[in-house]
Amino acid sequence: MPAHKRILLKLSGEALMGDDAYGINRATIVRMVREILEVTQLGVEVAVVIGGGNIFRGVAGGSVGMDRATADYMGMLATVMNSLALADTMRQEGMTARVMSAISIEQVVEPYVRPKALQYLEEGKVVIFAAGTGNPFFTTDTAAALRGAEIGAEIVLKATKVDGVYTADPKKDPNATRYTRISFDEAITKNLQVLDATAFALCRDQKLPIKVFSIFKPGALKRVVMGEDEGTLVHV
Ligand SMILES: Nc1ncnc2c1ncn2[C@@H]1O[C@H](COP(=O)(O)OP(=O)(O)OP(=O)(O)O)[C@@H](O)[C@H]1O
Ligand SMILES: O=c1ccn([C@@H]2O[C@H](COP(=O)(O)O)[C@@H](O)[C@H]2O)c(=O)[nH]1
Repeated sequence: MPAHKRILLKLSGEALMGDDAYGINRATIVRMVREILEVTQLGVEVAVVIGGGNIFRGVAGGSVGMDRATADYMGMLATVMNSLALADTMRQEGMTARVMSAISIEQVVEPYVRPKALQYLEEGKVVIFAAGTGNPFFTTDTAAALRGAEIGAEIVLKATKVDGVYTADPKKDPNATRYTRISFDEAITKNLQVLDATAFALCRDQKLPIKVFSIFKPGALKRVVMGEDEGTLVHV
């Protein structure tokens, strides 16, 4: 029996590159979709937020002198591209997915309308929330927390490049150790950067737990959904 009936899965945009330098690696996106398919076959309702780091991040544009809000809108559009690619790969793998955008681009994808999203989930469709929160100066982690709370997800699953929350960034500090569990208060106080602080605070306020785990580890998503020991649980 799965441990959760409805989940909000945050997929790393950057991980979509696979071994490529940029963009969407075909084998990687297919692998991710097949892992999601396995979970839907367990009867779990799945909503997805995908990042845009494989294409564009606002902070990168800002660092070379772009107007930050403009750069952030470019980042949000990058997440729309990833969402479309994800939905199309799902279609090829026999799944039904709907992309809903937080910014209005109705010729491309339908707008985010909460009751409609809930209806799709109840119908067993995968809902992909594109364009983050629709606002600059935020990230897709915060979008995942926001949409997760809105749709009544039982947990936010952050599938990322590391296998959990560490005492420090494990990519920079080889002595960092992984937590099995950590409270929101401790994660925020210690300024652990695996998620942005806004996302941590929103989930804490909404009592919405987060599980951080590796997007690269085969079977990890299913293990998390089955409530097995995997990654790090961030709890109230
Ligand atoms: N204390 C920490 N524990 C674990 N990871 C950390 C920590 N501090 C920083 N990180 C870094 O945070 C990164 C994950 O966050 P980030 O949101 O940047 O990536 P992402 O999931 O790939 O997102 P995106 O979808 O934006 O590409 C990890 O790759 C890791 O290097
Ligand atoms: O609510 C949001 C979400 C995202 N952005 C911009 O998009 C990029 C890509 O998202 P990541 O979470 O970094 O993958 C982000 O860097 C922002 O520039 C946004 O403005 N608002």
